[in-house]
Amino acid sequence: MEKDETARKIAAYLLETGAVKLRPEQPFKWSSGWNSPIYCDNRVTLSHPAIRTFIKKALATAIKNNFPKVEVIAGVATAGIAQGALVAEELGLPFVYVRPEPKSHGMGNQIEGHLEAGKKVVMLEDLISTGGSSLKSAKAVQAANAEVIGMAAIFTYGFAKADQNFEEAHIPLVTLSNYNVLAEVAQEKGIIKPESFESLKSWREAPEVWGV
Ligand SMILES: O=P(O)(O)OC[C@H]1O[C@H](OP(=O)(O)OP(=O)(O)O)[C@H](O)[C@@H]1O
Ligand SMILES: O=C(O)c1cc(=O)[nH]c(=O)[nH]1
Repeated sequence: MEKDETARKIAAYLLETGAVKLRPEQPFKWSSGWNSPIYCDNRVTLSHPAIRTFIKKALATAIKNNFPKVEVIAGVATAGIAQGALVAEELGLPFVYVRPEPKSHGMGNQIEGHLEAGKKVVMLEDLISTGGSSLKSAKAVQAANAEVIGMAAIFTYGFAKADQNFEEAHIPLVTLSNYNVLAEVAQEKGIIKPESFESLKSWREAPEVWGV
């Protein structure tokens, strides 16, 4: 399947399953602290077997094509754990997952599972807003002396800030779908009301300060 076709298909799935929510009147708080009129909950796709399989296979193909030397898949906790495990299974590769912080009891691990030093790792994230969470996890993998050769995610908002963060970290990012495609598909299907489009437009122009 062509890349554009995959991006449109995933956008349609996210809209059909209700994974995408618009709430301009009561903004969502994102993990970065930004306010947003939109929330995309990729976790919902895990509850739909056919969609889950489609996404798993698309991620596996994107990783094989872009990072053919991959030796380990690392899921970014928590939303990247299930998806990462599915993809690792599809590719027949070892899997670990990375917590935002080391655990405060038990083994005190930040990286769960066995990660050998020197291994080539592809990080698996569900969604990129600023890239802060995924790049923080990537740093933990690098601190464990493994090599992060790339990041794969289902969806990105495509913010310049995220592009800059990935560039500075020297970690290539590959995503299956994105905000622009989602907005296009939603418009075609008549899913987004004109008044919501107005909120989305003003938010896209300055997401850091929108709703503050
Ligand atoms: O690119 P960023 O600005 O870091 O935002 C994206 C992150 O936010 C969400 O995770 P959340 O913090 O909600 O935690 P969860 O995965 O545990 O649900 C999402 O799953 C990404 O990890
Ligand atoms: O930035 C976030 O926290 C975030 C945004 C979004 O649309 N979906 C999500 O799961 N997290």
